[in-house]
Amino acid sequence: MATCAVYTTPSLHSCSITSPAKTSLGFHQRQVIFFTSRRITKRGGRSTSEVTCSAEAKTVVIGLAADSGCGKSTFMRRLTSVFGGAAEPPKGGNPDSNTLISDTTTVICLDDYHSLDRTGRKEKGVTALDPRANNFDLMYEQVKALKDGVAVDKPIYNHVTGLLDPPELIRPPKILVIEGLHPMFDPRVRELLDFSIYLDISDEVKFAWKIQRDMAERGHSLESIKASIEARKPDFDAYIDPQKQHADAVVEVLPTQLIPDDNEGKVLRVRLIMKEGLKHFSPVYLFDEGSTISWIPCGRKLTCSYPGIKFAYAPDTYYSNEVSVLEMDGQFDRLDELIYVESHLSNLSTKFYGEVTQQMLKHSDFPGSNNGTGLFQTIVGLKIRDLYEQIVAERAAAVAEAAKV
Ligand SMILES: Nc1ncnc2c1ncn2[C@@H]1O[C@H](COP(=O)(O)OP(=O)(O)OP(=O)(O)O)[C@@H](O)[C@H]1O
Ligand SMILES: O=C(CO)[C@H](O)[C@H](O)COP(=O)(O)O
Repeated sequence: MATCAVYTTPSLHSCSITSPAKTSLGFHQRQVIFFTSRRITKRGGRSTSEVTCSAEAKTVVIGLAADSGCGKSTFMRRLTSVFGGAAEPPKGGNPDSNTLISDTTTVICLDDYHSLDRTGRKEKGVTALDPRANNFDLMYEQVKALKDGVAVDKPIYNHVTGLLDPPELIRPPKILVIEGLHPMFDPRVRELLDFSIYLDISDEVKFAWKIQRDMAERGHSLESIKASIEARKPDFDAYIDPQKQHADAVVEVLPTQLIPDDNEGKVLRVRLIMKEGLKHFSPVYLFDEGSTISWIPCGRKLTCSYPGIKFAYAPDTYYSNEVSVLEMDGQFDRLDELIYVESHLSNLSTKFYGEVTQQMLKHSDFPGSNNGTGLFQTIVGLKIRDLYEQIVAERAAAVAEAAKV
């Protein structure tokens, strides 16, 4: 905590700080920061506030990209659980809001930036994946404002009616997650992200999940599911898939290699691709950092039924970036035994021994809890908590330094 002079702007839902430090051009550096208490004084006809400011306030922004039905909501539930507290839609707001708010996080769905509603897209013959159906200028302005601590009136795309509803007020949270089809598409928005994730679900697996959800839970026919996937494919390949080259972490979900010619799609091979050299993120590793490892943990400590479990870890390159890849093929029989695997992984950013296993057991009913999708989503959630804490600590140090000056 530090004391700073602040000039408030009544029209904004925040205050802007004028730090005593000057840039090389002689301008005062300005940064928007929240305050926890304030004392108003008059100086030269101008109101000046002495505030105690919290460096925690500036919003950390996370991007999560994936096609529809690829596990974004499940991932978000795992992430918000890492921070504690349940995520709920804005109280008293539109019942069809896509936003989820918890104490620490606000998750906004980028479908809310569709510029064309369902009828508009049909008339123009474009899909929701086409950039022409989305307002990237507004997305950029609003994500930037939230990052700077300024509340916004965000539109709502109503998935029930297919219409654009009146906007909802979004206040700047500690962590803002923007999830949807295009968080890394527009370079201006991409630049605002403190960390980005891409869920890369192979066509075979995507199809199996879609059938499971849209046929079993939503009453769609097999033909209509196939037709919808086919219709989206060209735009998916053109506008969504290329975003993975920009992601800091990619969770790749593929059919198993443990069952020859498997076409059931139940057993999965999942790869966590982690960028090297990032400031606030150090990749997880198995046994020995930088080595190439293949590990079959089935034996005395881990119960495995057919086809077993295989882990792999190796350095690699991904779209010309240096990465580390952790891979799990197969599924757990007993989730409590995951502690054995957890104890062989390093750089997990857990706060206590067994935290990964605890998180996985807590949400054992979520899809993917018995395989690498759940495990790697949980690990990425813990890494994001760590990244957030590092950024907050850094800002606190900077505020303390500025106060000394
Ligand atoms: N890890 C997983 N393992 C198995 N099935 C999964 C997994 N993740 C998601 N699914 C399946 O996919 C469906 C969609 O998951 P989820 O709602 O998390 O995706 P989404 O990307 O948020 O979808 P949408 O954008 O359409 O709302 C789930 O109901 C489930 O059937
Ligand atoms: O790809 C999607 C992202 O979730 C949806 O298809 C898009 O948002 C359009 O929604 P709807 O089909 O409800 O009109």
